[in-house]
Amino acid sequence: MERENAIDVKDLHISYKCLKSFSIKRSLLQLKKTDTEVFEAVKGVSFSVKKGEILGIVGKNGSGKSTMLKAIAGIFSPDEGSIDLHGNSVSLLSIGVGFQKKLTGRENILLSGLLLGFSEEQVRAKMDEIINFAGLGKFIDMPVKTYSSGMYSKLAFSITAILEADIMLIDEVLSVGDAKFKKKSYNKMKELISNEDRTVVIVSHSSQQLQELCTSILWLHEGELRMQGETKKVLEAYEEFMS
Ligand SMILES: Nc1ncnc2c1ncn2[C@@H]1O[C@H](COP(=O)(O)OP(=O)(O)OP(=O)(O)O)[C@@H](O)[C@H]1O
Repeated sequence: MERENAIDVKDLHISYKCLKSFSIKRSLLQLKKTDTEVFEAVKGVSFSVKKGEILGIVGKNGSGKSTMLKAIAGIFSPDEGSIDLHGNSVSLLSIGVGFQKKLTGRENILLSGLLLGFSEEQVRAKMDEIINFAGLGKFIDMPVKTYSSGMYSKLAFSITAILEADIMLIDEVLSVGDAKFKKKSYNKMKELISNEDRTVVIVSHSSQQLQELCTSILWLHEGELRMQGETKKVLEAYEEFMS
């Protein structure tokens, strides 16, 4: 039986509005609305992901991968087009998104869980498991601003991995952390992925990891969809293009 779609993206356009670069003096004296320019980072991308699929997204730096992931997570709203998650819960696992720096790790677990759509009771029930997996020791009760980037991503990974949303979006996070945590998180990822009802989208620059984990690959090039299809085929075409 054909599996249903978990994600439908249709004709997605996302732009950033940036200030034109002027001298600081001129910017302060003459800042007008006309001094902004629009940069289109995602230009009319359409694709679907079936429930249980593990989709990898590749593309050179600045091709719009993270922007698209943030739109699927609901952090950005599209300028044009639509994203339909068919009622599935979604979590974005990415370095540097979402934590309140002044709050402790423990407080951020609760906050992130609520933002992901879980109830306070559900998050509290999983709190010890998340703290254990993150393995941050006494730092769990320190403000997140005192964390190293590796500690930060350990906490981020643990929250999304243990709370288990229907759709997991993973942005490069597997490449950080110390060797021990990297191995642990990779194994946890494999375990999560093996649940055939969970849909996963992974952005990574590691073809080896994508080859091992993904059922299909989407290649973004300068904001446009260049190719989508079978993992080996798309990765080979992408690697050839990049070499
Ligand atoms: N906050 C922002 N303001 C303006 N432009 C931005 C902003 N964030 C990203 N961009 C631009 O949008 C484009 C796409 O960026 P994005 O981070 O989505 O690319 P990426 O494919 O994830 O890149 P990388 O592989 O380097 O992480 C880039 O040209 C980038 O300069």
